[in-house]
Amino acid sequence: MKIAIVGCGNMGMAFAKSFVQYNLVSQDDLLLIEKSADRSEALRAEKAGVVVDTISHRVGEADLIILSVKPQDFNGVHESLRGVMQPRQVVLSIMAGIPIAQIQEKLNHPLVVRAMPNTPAMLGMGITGFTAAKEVDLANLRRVENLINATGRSIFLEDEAMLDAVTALSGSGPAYFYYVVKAMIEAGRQMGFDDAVAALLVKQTMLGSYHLINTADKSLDELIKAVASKGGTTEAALRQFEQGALSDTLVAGIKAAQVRATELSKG
Ligand SMILES: NC(=O)C1=CN([C@@H]2O[C@H](COP(=O)(O)OP(=O)(O)OC[C@H]3O[C@@H](n4cnc5c(N)ncnc54)[C@H](OP(=O)(O)O)[C@@H]3O)[C@@H](O)[C@H]2O)C=CC1
Ligand SMILES: O=C(O)[C@@H]1CCC=N1
Repeated sequence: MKIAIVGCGNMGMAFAKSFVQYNLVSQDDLLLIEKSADRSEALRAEKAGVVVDTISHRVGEADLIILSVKPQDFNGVHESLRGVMQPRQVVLSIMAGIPIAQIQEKLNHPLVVRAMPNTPAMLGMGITGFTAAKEVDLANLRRVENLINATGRSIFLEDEAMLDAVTALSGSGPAYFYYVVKAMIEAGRQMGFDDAVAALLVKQTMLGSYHLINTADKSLDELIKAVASKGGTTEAALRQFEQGALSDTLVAGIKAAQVRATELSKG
């Protein structure tokens, strides 16, 4: 299989490295098209594939073309792609917000799969929601799914509209997690710990708590209750969170991300 990746920033590079790591493609068969000189240099140092800076006829040799430029940059690539694409090629877009129909129209090409991964893909621990145009047959869909699974787990969604919700929940999700971790470390700092000690306390707490979600056979409310002793410290914190409507704010923020994903389709 030959693969071309258009835009090798955070996500394009994560995909490239995962494919090579799992021997799903050889480095010679992986064409990495990256505009940024710094990024290109990093990609060459990683020996992740053949690095070039512009879209050329070589893209036409790929079986799969992955679109991993920012949604706003799609307008800058679709015309060059149109000129070199072959009818048999499958396109996998991971661009937030841009619907399959729009990609099909701009590329004049029916075979489009749309996916939304997240950055833990860099460790093979991502989660990707994906869906496909009806023109993509099962064999091609399976091939794409196998590649996505090199970056972690995946879930196929019949309804493309739900991809904007995936974007808001798990696509952007790592940033919400880091935001909470960062606030907890800041609290530790304000209470007198140095950064390293505060980070150790918080990171190990998050790691252990995550594993309890999966192993403790308790609901999230039960897990909270098991920590929050009556009249104790946790209750004092949770009361403050409720007063600040923290839970509602998080839900509202995630919904704002979904709205933004929909806006991105409008350019
Ligand atoms: N980051 C994330 O957590 C996730 C991102 N996504 C989606 O993945 C896509 C990429 O995101 P991300 O990797 O973070 O973005 P990055 O900005 O890190 O990577 C995109 C890269 O594409 C390059 N580029 C822009 N135009 C061209 C072009 N014409 N030819 C070749 N390269 C080009 C950019 O260069 P330059 O910087 O010079 O413009 C940049 O290096 C986005 O559409 C995003 O919605 C999906 C899931 C998660
Ligand atoms: O913030 C963004 O637009 C992209 C999509 C999901 C994560 N990062």
